[in-house]
Amino acid sequence: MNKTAVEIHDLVVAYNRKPVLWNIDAHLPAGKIIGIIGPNGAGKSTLIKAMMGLLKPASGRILFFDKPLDEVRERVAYVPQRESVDWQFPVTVFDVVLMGWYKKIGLFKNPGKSDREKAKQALEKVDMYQYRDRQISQLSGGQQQRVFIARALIQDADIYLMDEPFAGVDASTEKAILELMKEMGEQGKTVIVVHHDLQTVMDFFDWVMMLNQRLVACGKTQDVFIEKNLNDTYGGKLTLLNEVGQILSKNQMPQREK
Ligand SMILES: Nc1ncnc2c1ncn2[C@@H]1O[C@H](COP(=O)(O)OP(=O)(O)OP(=O)(O)O)[C@@H](O)[C@H]1O
Repeated sequence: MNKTAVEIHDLVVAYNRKPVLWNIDAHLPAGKIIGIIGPNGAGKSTLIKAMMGLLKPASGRILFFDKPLDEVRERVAYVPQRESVDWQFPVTVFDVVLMGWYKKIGLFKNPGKSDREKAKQALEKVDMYQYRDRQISQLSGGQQQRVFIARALIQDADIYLMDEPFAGVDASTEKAILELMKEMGEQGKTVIVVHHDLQTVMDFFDWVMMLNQRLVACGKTQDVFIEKNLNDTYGGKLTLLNEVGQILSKNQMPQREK
């Protein structure tokens, strides 16, 4: 199966008329775990927000399974950056997850027993069911991240957009999120993840989109995650140049077929 999950055509996104993303053209395949990487300010979050319809592009269009977002909204779920969420909002863990379900069934339907069961299962998947009655403000950063992932999981979407799910989480949460992502990929879901840690790119992602206001490269990780593209993406700003040598020598190791 080589279906395209997301097509981005000639996308330009601007804040106050100043473009931060220029002429982005990319095709993202279905059923893959896809990383979006690039330096601070590259426009990664802006791209995700434009994909989710939270920002209106200056020009261009984005299609999900050949259709605009409005026609396929329930097939697309979003996990925002943790810092962008008001964690002081007085709501329990269980209700945060259930809210993800209201998005799917409609806000004005009362959740029934089976809806609650779904919320329970989603929380169990991220190992957070025991915290169901806790206020979200009383969770650690990694726990908050898990709850937000459960909130997206309950939507049973086909495409998941995640903005830095690994930021500030401990090793066990990182492992849990990664396993979940791989499981989602195996189920044919497309998982698109804004990511910062270059060291883990090759282990985490089948496909990678390298961005610095313009698209530098987009393709299978073993094909595009190469020195030239890393230099073009991070330029002189790459304080990680030493790391790049190590990363690339790892990349020359035999890769499993993806
Ligand atoms: N609401 C906004 N108003 C004006 N400019 C913005 C706004 N949000 C982001 N920007 C600018 O747009 C550019 C891209 O920001 P964006 O947050 O998309 O980058 P990013 O690649 O996600 O960065 P980071 O890795 O630091 O999270 C930056 O120069 C940023 O300052």
